[in-house]
Amino acid sequence: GLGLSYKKDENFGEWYSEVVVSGEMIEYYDISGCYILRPWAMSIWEILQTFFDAEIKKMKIKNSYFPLFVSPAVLQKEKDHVEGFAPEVAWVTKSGESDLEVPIAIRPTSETVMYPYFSKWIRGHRDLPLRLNQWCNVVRWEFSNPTPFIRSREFLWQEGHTAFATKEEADEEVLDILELYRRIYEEFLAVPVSKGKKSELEKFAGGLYTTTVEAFIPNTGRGIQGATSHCLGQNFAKMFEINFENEKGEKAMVWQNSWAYTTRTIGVMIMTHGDDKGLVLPPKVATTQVVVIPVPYKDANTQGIYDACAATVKSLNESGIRAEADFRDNYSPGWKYSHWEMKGVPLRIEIGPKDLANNQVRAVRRDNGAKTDIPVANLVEQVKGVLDSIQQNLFETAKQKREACIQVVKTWDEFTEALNQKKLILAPWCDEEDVEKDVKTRTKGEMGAAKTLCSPFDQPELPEGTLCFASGKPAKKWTYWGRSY
Ligand SMILES: O=C(C[C@H]1NCCC[C@H]1O)Cn1cnc2c(c1=O)CCCC2
Ligand SMILES: [Mg+2]
Repeated sequence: GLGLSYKKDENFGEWYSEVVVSGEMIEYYDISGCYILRPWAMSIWEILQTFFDAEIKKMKIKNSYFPLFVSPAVLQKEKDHVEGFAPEVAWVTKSGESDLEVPIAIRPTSETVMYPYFSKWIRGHRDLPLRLNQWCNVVRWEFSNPTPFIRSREFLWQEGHTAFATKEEADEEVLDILELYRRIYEEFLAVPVSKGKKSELEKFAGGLYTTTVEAFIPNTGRGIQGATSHCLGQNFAKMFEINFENEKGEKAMVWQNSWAYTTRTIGVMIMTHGDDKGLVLPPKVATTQVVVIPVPYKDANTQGIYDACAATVKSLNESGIRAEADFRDNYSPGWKYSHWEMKGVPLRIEIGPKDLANNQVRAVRRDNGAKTDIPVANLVEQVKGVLDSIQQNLFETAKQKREACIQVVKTWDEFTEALNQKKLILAPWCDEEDVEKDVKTRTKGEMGAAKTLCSPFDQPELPEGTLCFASGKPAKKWTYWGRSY
């Protein structure tokens, strides 16, 4: 079909909206902020889910499923976190023609759904740790510009909710889960992220502290929260009376965590790797890693070419590579090349009369267009090698692009300059909330204000006497700042 009508570097927003549809990942829906996830997207979600589900099962975390509906009394129990978000909560008020006695909320997250039962189930220290996860959808009636995968009114996620006898156990799990989120981004989606801690202002208000993996979109110069792992402390235990009798027979409150990643992961991957020919899928998450295309020439042994394509797919599939052939005879090879490039298939294999005669195939990489002839004899191991190098190349390229955007600043003027140049800013900060609020106020505008993205665990050296870029007070830590999604 036709190529994209927008260029990534010229009209990023329009390019993105078009590429998710042209790549057959998304179909727009008649309710604003809601999108259809087509198989080309769903299969990526399933690949990530398979990895993450297996990993949490190794950690003895069990899947469960709690109701979609939340009673208002329970939802309002956690005051400060719901108050801030109240406009985002969607409510069921009718069934058929009749009004419900009491409106029922649709879960925007499940702390208040689950924790009354945590309170019921946790009695003694032998009931701990209690570690549950659920794979589900949540609804948040957002009003800021809806964007497929990135910000939608309904999205898929996993939400983990765990309870421990000690803070040490909770602290450890927070970081174990955060490492899984880093692996999802860096090892599967080939997207570089920074692990760090959210500021008091940006953290989950209901919790004790929030850790995050932060990504960055060079085209828009915006940071984006990739996934979060919160330590809730004993805040929810106090509210929901989640106590246990410890080994000394004393009544104690549990220490809790909650953590999530969402279908936003797919959008970040698309924004990072996509180009003007369409999607570019990292092999690890590509639904189809290799597409095999017959290139018949007049009547030169067409059947032989088709058989070679089928044999190629067969031997690739048998070695665990996700391959498929495109035998449709109502499309030309050229049309098929553009079609599968639009869908982002990492490697294309062409087989024409010459390839057949030389007992080889022509492999074309989606990431850099490189063409190589591969003898059929060592097809599998060479294809595996090329797929690995595509995965690595996508990650390295994204890492270099991201690093080129990082700007270290020491003064306010350098900060505002870097902001206007769409940089990911690394600045020394006094860690005072009023200063953070002041930066937000001073940078307000139609592009959105600058905010802290995270304070990276991996802190550069902070020389004695370094001053905060915004307040001039003694700096306490290096922090990433920028505009965000
Ligand atoms: O959802 C969380 C915290 C936590 N929820 C569970 C998974 C991890 C983490 O996201 C924060 N949060 C965000 N958004 C909303 C709420 C909310 O609590 C509640 C009201 C509606 C909007
Ligand atoms: Mg929100």
